[in-house]
Amino acid sequence: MHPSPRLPASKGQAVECTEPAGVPPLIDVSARRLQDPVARRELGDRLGNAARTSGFFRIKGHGIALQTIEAAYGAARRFFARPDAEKRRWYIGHSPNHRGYVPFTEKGDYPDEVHRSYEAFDLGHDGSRNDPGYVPGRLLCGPNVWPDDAEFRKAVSAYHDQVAALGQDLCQLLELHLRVPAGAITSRMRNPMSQLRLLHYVRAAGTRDAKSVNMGAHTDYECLTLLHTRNEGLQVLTESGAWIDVPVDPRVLVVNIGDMLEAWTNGLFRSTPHRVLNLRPERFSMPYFVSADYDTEIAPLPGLVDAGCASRYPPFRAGDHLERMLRRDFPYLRAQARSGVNEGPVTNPFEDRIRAAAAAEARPD
Ligand SMILES: O=C(O)CCC(=O)C(=O)O
Ligand SMILES: [Fe+2]
Repeated sequence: MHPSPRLPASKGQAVECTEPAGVPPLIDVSARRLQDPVARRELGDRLGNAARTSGFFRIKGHGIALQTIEAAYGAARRFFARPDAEKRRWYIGHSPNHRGYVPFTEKGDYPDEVHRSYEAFDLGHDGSRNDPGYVPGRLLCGPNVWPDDAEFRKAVSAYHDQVAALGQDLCQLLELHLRVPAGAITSRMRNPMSQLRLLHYVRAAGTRDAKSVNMGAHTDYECLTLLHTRNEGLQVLTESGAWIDVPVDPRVLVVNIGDMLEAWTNGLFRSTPHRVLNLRPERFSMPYFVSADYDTEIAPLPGLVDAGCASRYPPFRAGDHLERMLRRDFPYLRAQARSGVNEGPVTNPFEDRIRAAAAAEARPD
């Protein structure tokens, strides 16, 4: 951990429940709606301290109505229940900007996905080709793809818009904690590549081990992820290298730090590995990934490198990191890339912790 004198200590801050070690702390964020700057900074410090240790926390009092969340799940359930051939009318590979249906067969390159079996629907800010910042051919900017179900669009947009606003607010609170100027991070989120995923996991037929991995261990590539899940199965890798179950509560959103924010904070915040097990036959979740703008040069913020901490991360462009990682995750993008340069297997430098934990697990005692 950094010896950073200008930041509040990361120990001894209130977490509002006592749970087994390693379980991401539960933090009430209702004060985010207050104007009082002291209350907002205190809340920012609570979130920031969790971001610095676990890299994961859970929030309650976030203000998104359960009804809005349930309506989005209802839309997802209806869509995923349609026949495969119908769903493929909105196949993500048909979209120029990576929006739409991700079938079970769109399998990423993960060594631990023993029984991988999930489908998804990916969307984001429903941009127009006339938006400032829209560049044809760039992934994740531009309009969404919508199924022929008006209720789907209504329910999913309503949830998207609220979780996107909440994500911005949490990033502002983290700016307060970091003691960086307001907007140091959030002013670089004007045309973001942020995405909402509707996820539907189905335990593959013939899966004998219900603790096998469905979604493989990974970090998230963006700044912050706000996840709602209805079902158990999510696990996080603790600082000591143990996999811990994240409890499920419908009133709670699970939040984690992603690669961009780890680098931006010079490693002060932790992009924490996580994975999903096949604990139940069927599982739904909805992660929202808060990203920086495509052209953002992510380099450690000046305030976080001058306090006795050298810069630990070479600068990178947000869009390059995200597009590179999506090529690992999506065969249709790999196929497109093959017609150009072949870059070989894609690894993520932020996932070294996963490789270290796997190596420790494999070592005889
Ligand atoms: O489904 C979940 O609980 C987690 C999903 C996830 O980690 C992801 O999509 O990046
Ligand atoms: Fe994730």
